[in-house]
Amino acid sequence: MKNKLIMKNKLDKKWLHNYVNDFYVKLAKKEGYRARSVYKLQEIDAKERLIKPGQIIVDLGSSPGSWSQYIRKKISYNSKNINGTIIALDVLKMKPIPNVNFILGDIRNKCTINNLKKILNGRKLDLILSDIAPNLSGVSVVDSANIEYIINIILEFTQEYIKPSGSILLKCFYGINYKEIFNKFYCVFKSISLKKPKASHKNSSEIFLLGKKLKIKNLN
Ligand SMILES: C[S@@+](CC[C@H](N)C(=O)[O-])C[C@H]1O[C@@H](n2cnc3c(N)ncnc32)[C@H](O)[C@@H]1O
Repeated sequence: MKNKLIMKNKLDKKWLHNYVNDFYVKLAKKEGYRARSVYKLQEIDAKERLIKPGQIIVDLGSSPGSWSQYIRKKISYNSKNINGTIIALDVLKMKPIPNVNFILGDIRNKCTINNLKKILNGRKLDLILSDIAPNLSGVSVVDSANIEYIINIILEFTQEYIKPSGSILLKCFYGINYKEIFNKFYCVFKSISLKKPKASHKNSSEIFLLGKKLKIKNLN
């Protein structure tokens, strides 16, 4: 027991040391972003030109808020106003960001999706971003099932609420049944690709799936 505690303390210290010295953590602090993950979105966006003024964008798994900060910056036309709509959603609270509509809720709950639909008020989305990373239980079968369940909810929502010209960038993980998810993407989108931005740790199983333009018509 004592040995385990010493080992855990050592690992915690190593993690803290790596975190504090991480290039992207330092850069995020310098540039006023709430998380280093902003640089994953920035890299993909720079290449794919996903975020444009005038768009209606949803940021799923938004807290602490760096992706929403970045989107806001990209579609703002002065310090106070933006040209477009940003809806952020997370099961954890998020410190407010001007012009960003925030929904506090679990994506797995129907009422959360209903709140999202209320804000959309009949409009369709240009861009769906999901950086959702569920808390892991450590039991891989349970964790994979949960991740797949969330991804399926997002895909269902996407098919109903995205414009035919819209795109989705979705965080996925190796190890889950990701071939099946890839196949679903293939059925829904005209163009699909995998992205592993530099800011994503090499030893992390995360990978981003990008889908562009609907192959099939919206469900409604
Ligand atoms: C990696 S963080 C997102 C970081 C964010 N993109 C940023 O730049 O600040 C993943 C987020 O997913 C959220 N999340 C996990 N499961 C969720 C669920 N079922 N519904 C909504 N959000 C969820 C977590 O609360 C966490 O804030």
